[in-house]
Amino acid sequence: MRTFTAHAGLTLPALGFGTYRLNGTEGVAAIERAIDGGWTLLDSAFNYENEGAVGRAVRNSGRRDELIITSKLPGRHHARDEAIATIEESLFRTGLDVLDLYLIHWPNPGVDKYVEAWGALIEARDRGLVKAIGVCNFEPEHLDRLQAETGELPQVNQIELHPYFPQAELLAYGAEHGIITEAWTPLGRGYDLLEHPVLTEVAAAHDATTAQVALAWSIALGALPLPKAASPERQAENLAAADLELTDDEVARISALGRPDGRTYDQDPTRYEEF
Ligand SMILES: NC(=O)C1=CN([C@@H]2O[C@H](COP(=O)(O)OP(=O)(O)OC[C@H]3O[C@@H](n4cnc5c(N)ncnc54)[C@H](OP(=O)(O)O)[C@@H]3O)[C@@H](O)[C@H]2O)C=CC1
Ligand SMILES: O=C(O)C(=O)[C@@H](O)[C@H](O)C(=O)CO
Repeated sequence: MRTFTAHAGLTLPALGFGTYRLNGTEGVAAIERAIDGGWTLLDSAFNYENEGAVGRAVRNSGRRDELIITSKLPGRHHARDEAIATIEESLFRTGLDVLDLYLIHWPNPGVDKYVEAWGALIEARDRGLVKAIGVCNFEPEHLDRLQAETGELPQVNQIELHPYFPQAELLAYGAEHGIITEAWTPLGRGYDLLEHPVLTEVAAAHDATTAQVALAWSIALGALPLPKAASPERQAENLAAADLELTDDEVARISALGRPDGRTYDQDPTRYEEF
């Protein structure tokens, strides 16, 4: 399987498993199925209220060492002391000794504490609470500030990215600076994207599904997709997208579906804030 490597050596598989809305006992079962099916990169967040479910599934799997567990710092805890306590709480909730990747969930530029939060993540990494650190939803201006004020760039930037919103500028920034771009909502949350005629045509040409085409397109662009799926059938279907190779022309036709207002919801991180 293709891998992505960041500037400080973090290496991730071609795609990862989204866990938003996989909660409770059913969530544990779905995440265990994903691990059994071969997913190794799991994406969670303090705000998903499922770090406990993720941790339970990881411990049940008996395969902790093969897995890369991600969580995220919420916007309400960007102040240094709160950020450190929140990361420690993520560890308590998962029941794990260390998290593999920890991200700032949203920059919340109106609050203007994301540089302080980044300093806390650096400290947590240096203390061994987490192995690697990154951000989500950061625009070039936010990343430039981290570099200027702390001298360190994230290894990962997790952003909304799918055929309706291809994020060419941020992908180029990531490639130039050795930041792995992860794609959230890579299936457009399962809405109309998966019925678009271009995806349907490309899928037919490869005897694949439109979900697989959307994921293979993301990987071809250099963005690591994080699809969420509850059933083992869809989990297996999505993982198999790692083996699907699209032609340059197919990639270009899918990228052409992008539009400035292509975000699934109104969540432009320069204005939208989440706590
Ligand atoms: N950092 C951030 O700010 C954000 C991060 N994320 C992360 O990204 C992950 C993925 O994003 P998410 O918003 O969940 O949306 P996705 O684009 O992954 O879509 C998930 C939806 O697609 C359906 N689906 C999954 N596989 C298939 C398939 N093969 N065919 C048809 N439908 C399918 C799922 O249904 P079902 O589950 O019923 O199978 C679900 O309804 C999240 O789980 C989270 O980890 C998401 C949003 C923001
Ligand atoms: O899923 C996430 O990581 C989020 O940040 C969510 O808030 C997501 O953006 C959403 O579903 C908002 O309605």
